Amino acid sequence: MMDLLFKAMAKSLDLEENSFSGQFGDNPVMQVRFNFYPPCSKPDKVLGVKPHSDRSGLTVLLQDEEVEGLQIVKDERWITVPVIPHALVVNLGDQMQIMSNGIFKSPVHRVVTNTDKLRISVAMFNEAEPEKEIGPVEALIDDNRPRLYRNVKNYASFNYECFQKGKVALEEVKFHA
Ligand SMILES: O=C(O)CCC(=O)C(=O)O
Ligand SMILES: [Fe+2]
Repeated sequence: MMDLLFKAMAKSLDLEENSFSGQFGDNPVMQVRFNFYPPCSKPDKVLGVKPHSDRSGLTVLLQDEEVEGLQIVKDERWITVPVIPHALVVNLGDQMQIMSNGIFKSPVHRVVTNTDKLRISVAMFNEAEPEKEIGPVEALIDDNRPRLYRNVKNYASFNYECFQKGKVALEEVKFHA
C-alpha cells in the first residue's frame, strides 16, 4: 500500500514512478509505537510529546477514540486535530521532505495533556531501510530549486538522537554547497 502511495506521489510531480519508493529499499522498516498519556494535573506546563516532525517517510496514526491531544502548527498557531471515530490520520514525515527536496512538507506537531482523561494512540512509521542512503531526487534539483538536503543513511536514528538533544534533525541535514 505504501509503495502505491509513494508511486502516486512521484507521478504527481512528473517523476519516474520509483523515485521515492525505490529509496525505501527492498526491506523498508515499519515501526509501531503505542503512546500512553496519563491524566496530568498541570496540562499548561506538561506536554505529552514535545514539538517534532516525524522521522518517517509516512506515518499512519490511530488516535484515541474520545480524547483529543494531537496538535499541528498552522499559520503559526497550534490547531487541534479532531477525533474522527475509525479514521486514521496520515502524516508525511521528514524522509519524504528530504526526498522531495522540500516540496512535500513534514509538519511540526505536538501532543498536549489534560487533567482528567488518559489518552492512547498507535502510530506506524514507514521508514527507508536503515543502511540505504536517501536524498533529494535529482530531477527535483535545479537552479530554481537548489539541493536543500544532503544524502543521509540511518536518518531515523539520527532524527531520534537530535530529538533527545533538542535539535531539529531536518536542520542538521541541510546541504551547504
Ligand atoms: O499521540 C499522538 O496523537 C501523536 C504521537 C506522535 O506524534 C508520535 O508518536 O510521533
Ligand atoms: Fe509524531
